[in-house]
Amino acid sequence: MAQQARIIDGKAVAAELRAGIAREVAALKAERGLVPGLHVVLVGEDPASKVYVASKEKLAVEVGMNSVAHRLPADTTEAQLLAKLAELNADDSVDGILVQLPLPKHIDTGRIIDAIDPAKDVDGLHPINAGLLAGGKNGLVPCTPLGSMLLLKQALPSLSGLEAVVIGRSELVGRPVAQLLLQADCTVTIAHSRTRDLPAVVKRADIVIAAVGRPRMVKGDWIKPGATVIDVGINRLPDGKLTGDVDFAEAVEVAGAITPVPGGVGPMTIACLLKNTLTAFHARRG
Ligand SMILES: Nc1nc(=O)c2c([nH]1)NC[C@@H]1CN(c3ccc(C(=O)N[C@@H](CCC(=O)O)C(=O)O)cc3)C=[N+]21
Repeated sequence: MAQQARIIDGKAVAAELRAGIAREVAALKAERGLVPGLHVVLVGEDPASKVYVASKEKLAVEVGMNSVAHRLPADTTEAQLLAKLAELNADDSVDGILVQLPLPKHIDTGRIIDAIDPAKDVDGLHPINAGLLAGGKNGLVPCTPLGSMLLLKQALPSLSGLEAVVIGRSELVGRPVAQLLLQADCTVTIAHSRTRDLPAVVKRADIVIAAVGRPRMVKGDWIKPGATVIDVGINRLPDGKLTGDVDFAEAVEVAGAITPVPGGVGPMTIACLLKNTLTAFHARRG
């Protein structure tokens, strides 16, 4: 039997990334008396969202940023949320704005994202940032795709010419990660729910990015031996355990390197949010 895959330690890579950010934040404070500000807006009481926002807040404080969570009631109107964003857009001390998704159904998510100043859009979801990314000229890049690429580079020194298959075409992950892979000179395929013979498509890939949100959908025998597998899925099973979109137990026997869930892409997403806040700080305030 072939050797087991190398397990890419997202938790460790994320901790290292945050340590570098903390050093930069400390230097900014010492040299210029300035503190980057990250503002997270949470509407309503979704329990998972509350946990994520608390975690973002804690890690932003840990790197020395000014971290503010705006917790708004579930019946907040679209107009009230737009007013909050206008206030944050106008405040020079606010470097990053993130509106936690999903929003309650009575609020039009697209209209809210459009209202965030693209220069403060640390989620990288504003159409201006998505458009820049599609043109190969990066503004602020979505956190999960950015974190996935950093993990990929841990496993592979050069991506040039490799076959990459992205499973999933979401605005949040699939599309932007495909753009980043293209920028890295991969040959990129975006597969989705209508793709014919998905296992055969995945089997071609030197790099598999699984971002579908279906627990353990990608089987071990879909993976080309030695391939690098980045599992973006974070699915909560009925027993409360987290699992990815890849059947890890099977895939680890075939892949060359693989990210676990938890401890893979998830921690990188938050670290990249902090990285984007620093990027936004420098782009706006020099
Ligand atoms: N505007 C917006 N931007 C987001 O980036 C965003 C969002 N809304 N809404 C929800 C999703 C989800 N998300 C996660 C981030 C980190 C972990 C993470 O660190 N997970 C840990 C496990 C945490 C646990 O045990 O529950 C891990 O994978 O190791 C998970 C999920 C960001 N999201």
